Amino acid sequence: MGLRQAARACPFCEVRSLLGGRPPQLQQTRLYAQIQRDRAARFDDDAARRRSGGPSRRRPDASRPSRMVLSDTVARPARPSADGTPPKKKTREPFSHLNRTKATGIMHKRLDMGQDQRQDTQRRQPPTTERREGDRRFDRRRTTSSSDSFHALKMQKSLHEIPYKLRSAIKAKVEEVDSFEGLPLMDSVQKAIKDALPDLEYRTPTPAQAVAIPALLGLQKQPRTRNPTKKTGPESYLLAAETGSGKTLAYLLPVIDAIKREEAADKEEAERTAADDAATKAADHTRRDDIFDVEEPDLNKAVDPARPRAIILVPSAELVAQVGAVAKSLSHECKFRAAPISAKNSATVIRNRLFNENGVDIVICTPPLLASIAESNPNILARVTHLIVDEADSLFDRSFKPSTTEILDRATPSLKKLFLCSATIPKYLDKYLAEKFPDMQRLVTPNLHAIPRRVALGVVDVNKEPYRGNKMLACADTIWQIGKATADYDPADGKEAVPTKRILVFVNERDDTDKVAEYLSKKGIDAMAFHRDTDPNRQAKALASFTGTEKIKEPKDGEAQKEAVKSNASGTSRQLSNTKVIVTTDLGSRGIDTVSVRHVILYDVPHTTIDFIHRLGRTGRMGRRGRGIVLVGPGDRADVVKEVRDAMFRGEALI
Ligand SMILES: Nc1ncnc2c1ncn2[C@@H]1O[C@H](COP(=O)(O)OP(=O)(O)OP(=O)(O)O)[C@@H](O)[C@H]1O
Repeated sequence: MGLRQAARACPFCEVRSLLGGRPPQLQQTRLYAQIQRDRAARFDDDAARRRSGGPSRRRPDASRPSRMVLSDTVARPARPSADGTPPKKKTREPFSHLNRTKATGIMHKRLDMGQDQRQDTQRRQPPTTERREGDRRFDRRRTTSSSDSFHALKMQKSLHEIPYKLRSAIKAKVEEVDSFEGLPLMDSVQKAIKDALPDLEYRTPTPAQAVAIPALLGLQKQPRTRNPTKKTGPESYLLAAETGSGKTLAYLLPVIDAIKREEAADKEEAERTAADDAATKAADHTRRDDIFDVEEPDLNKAVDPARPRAIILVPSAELVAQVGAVAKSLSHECKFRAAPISAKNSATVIRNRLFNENGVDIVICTPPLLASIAESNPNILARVTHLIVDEADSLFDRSFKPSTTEILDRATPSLKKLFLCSATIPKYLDKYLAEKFPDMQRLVTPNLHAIPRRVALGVVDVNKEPYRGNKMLACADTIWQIGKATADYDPADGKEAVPTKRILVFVNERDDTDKVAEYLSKKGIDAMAFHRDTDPNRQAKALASFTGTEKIKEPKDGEAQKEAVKSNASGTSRQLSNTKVIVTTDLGSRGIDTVSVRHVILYDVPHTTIDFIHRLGRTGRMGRRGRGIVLVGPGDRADVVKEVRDAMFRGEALI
């Protein structure tokens, strides 16, 4: 008996072959070792025969290659059998999907299939555990957007994700409102819109206005609450719309409309009361009707303090002035009194504006200042029916939250409508609002958290030549290139004047504003630092040219080439005279309507996507085109910049 026969005859080996395993005892025996050697020798022998062209000893007629030789036919289809019938399909095995040259198979088919078709197939097949798991994986694949690839942005985890379903629901509402005339605003308010938007031939509401104005006017049904009897407090709304989308008018128009209606109702009521009094007097026969019929003045009656009907809270004095200017432009046509007050105003100015004898309808203020005024004059918030919190993400963050909530609590007894608006909804704000105002109606425009495609983003690698890590040099050089670009573009004969360029440079740290502005000035650029301690007059003057409130004297025809770059008398240094630059921090990025800004330079890579949105939002406002330039230096997050750029290119939200 040969060794193999002996092994086969062994009952232990019989069991092994049945179980498909290898008996551990046998592994150690010399017999088993001999079998292994024998088998290896046969394989070698076979391989040698095949190489020399001879038949295999083991399987002389075998058409399949040995397992030890790599097959070169994996890509070829299986041959038909001798009788011409196509080869039978192999049943699916664990590794049957390997070695394929085409992406065919169940996954591929599923990706091609439409949703409905997939549902049909599911209905036909009984749901097995395996298939359900596969479907779940497939569904995850389809529902996750390409923003899943934004790993660096996800790390920042600052913005709340708004479902696209909610955005598309709003789209339908936006399409319904195609003109201001279609909105049930009072005639005087309709006329005032022309004063607020004087440069426009056709005035159509922006998506933010189309969605917010009807809601604030009470034209939309309030969503049903689970327990309507429990619902207390004012109607609350959150308008989340991209930067430069006209949020200021979106809340101002309905607020003014409500004030005018209340005023009209009050007047009617006063007239009715006066008529009733006159009738009572006439009916009173005991009354004297001689010269002594004069009412005694009530000496105890306190002078009525400022009791506005609406409060608008904004985070900075610059925004107080800006919103105040819009309110003033509206007040020419429909008469109302707005009092913009900020810490930059003197105590006398504040007192005159708030407590004047004609009263005040709207107060525009920062929360800390109003909270301190309300502490000494609690009546100031006694009649407020509308409370607007502009830039809500700032006003509910750590620094402003205590004063904002204090005003909110004081105003709540008389409050009818609470309106928050913001261009970004951070997670902390979403969480806070969900807890505090569970019934709040959220009005979200379709492009929220996305930087519009009309804003292009360029990247300057400061680590490369010629800057070698010198960011200030890179910044100055970029500004010079922007300033000179128009001079190159304009015809040499100077037919077109060089428009003055306004460039905003954003830094992360306040101390850097002065340093960078100083360096730029040395390089012949008209630059100014803008922070809380800047002289208010200088600040207001500089901002006016950026917000379009001041008309800049453009150079005359024929001076184009000469004007863009000037040399001083000695010719040693050059001045870029057609460009104005403001170097600022986040202070300049919140709400300021810098309509005339075409270029924004991000000197530092912003810390969060929120900062990216607000800073780049200073350009490309209200359908205009703009350009952002990020300086990526040593230690800056180039990966974040790349992802922001990708998202901007695809028009996706930065989350
Ligand atoms: N319906 C409209 N048509 C054309 N321009 C408009 C319209 N509404 C507002 N604007 C203009 O759009 C510009 C931006 O408006 P606004 O400052 O209210 O934007 P915003 O949404 O508050 O921006 P941010 O989020 O940066 O504060 C303003 O110059 C304003 O005059």
